[in-house]
This record gives sequence, C-alpha cells and structure tokens, in this order.
Amino acid sequence: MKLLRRRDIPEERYTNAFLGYGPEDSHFVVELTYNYGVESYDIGSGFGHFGIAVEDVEKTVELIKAKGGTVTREPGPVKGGKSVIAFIEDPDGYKFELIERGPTPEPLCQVMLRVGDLDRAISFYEKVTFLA
Ligand SMILES: C[C@@H](O)C(=O)SC[C@H](NC(=O)CC[C@H](N)C(=O)O)C(=O)NCC(=O)O
Ligand SMILES: [Zn+2]
Repeated sequence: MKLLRRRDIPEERYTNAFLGYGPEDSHFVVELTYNYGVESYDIGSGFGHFGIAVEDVEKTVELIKAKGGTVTREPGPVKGGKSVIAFIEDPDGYKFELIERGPTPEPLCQVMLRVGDLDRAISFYEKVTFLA
C-alpha cells in the first residue's frame, strides 16, 4: 500500500491517513486515525482482520519478516480449508491476513468482523448497503 493522503483536523485534535493500492475513488483504503496524545487502544475481540491478496504468501511473509514485521500465524493452508494464508500484526495490534490468490488490481480485499448473530448481520448489510 502507499500513503494516498493525510487529513489533519487540529480543531478536532485528530489526523487521518489514507493508504491503499490505488486512488480512493476506485480502491478500498485503510483509514488510520491518530487522536492527539492517544498512544494506544484496547482493540477488543470484535475486530478480526482485513485481508490482502498476494500471489505468494510464503515469499511475502519472508519479505515482511526482513522488514521487521510481526507474523502471528505462519504461511500454510487455513485450518479446515485449502487457501494459503498468514497473519501479520501491526504496531497497534490490528491484524491483517495475507491470502494467496492470483494477480488482482485490488489486493485489499476483505474485512473480518466477529458478529453475535450471523443471519441478523447478513440481513442488515444486505438491507442497508444495497445501494443500487
Ligand atoms: C477466509 C479467510 O479470510 C479467513 O480469515 S479463515 C481464517 C480462520 N478463521 C477462523 O478460524 C474464524 C473463527 C475464529 N474462532 C475467529 O474468531 O477468528 C483462522 O483464523 N484459522 C486459523 C488458522 O490457523 O488457519
Ligand atoms: Zn480472513
């Protein structure tokens, strides 16, 4: 990913940074928010991870390790499945998953949220986000 833009709102005492693999009007982005003076957060157990598709998880993990990244789950098939994945943890404790897939113009591909009622959540997102 690369930094697309910063957005500082001093009157609200926070700064955003937007990172992605392409322009915001056509690509998913990660929006980082820094609240002035707040150095850490309790991430809790609801947020799972976001996913980044790569063509070679093992090679990508080696590159991440060489750059000092923290690998919390080594490359290999997902338990109970075949997709090759790995998990990386960022300095704030947020995780992203590397998912082995073919070439794609949009590697930033999914967000995992833990929910208390799957059918309720499915119904909500289908109802609320059906924007057509
Ligand atoms: C589909 C792919 O994007 C996944 O994230 S599946 C990875 C898999 N997920 C779970 O096990 C979800 C349930 C778990 N109790 C949770 O709440 O995270 C996973 O993490 N597998 C572990 C592994 O080592 O394969
Ligand atoms: Zn996942």
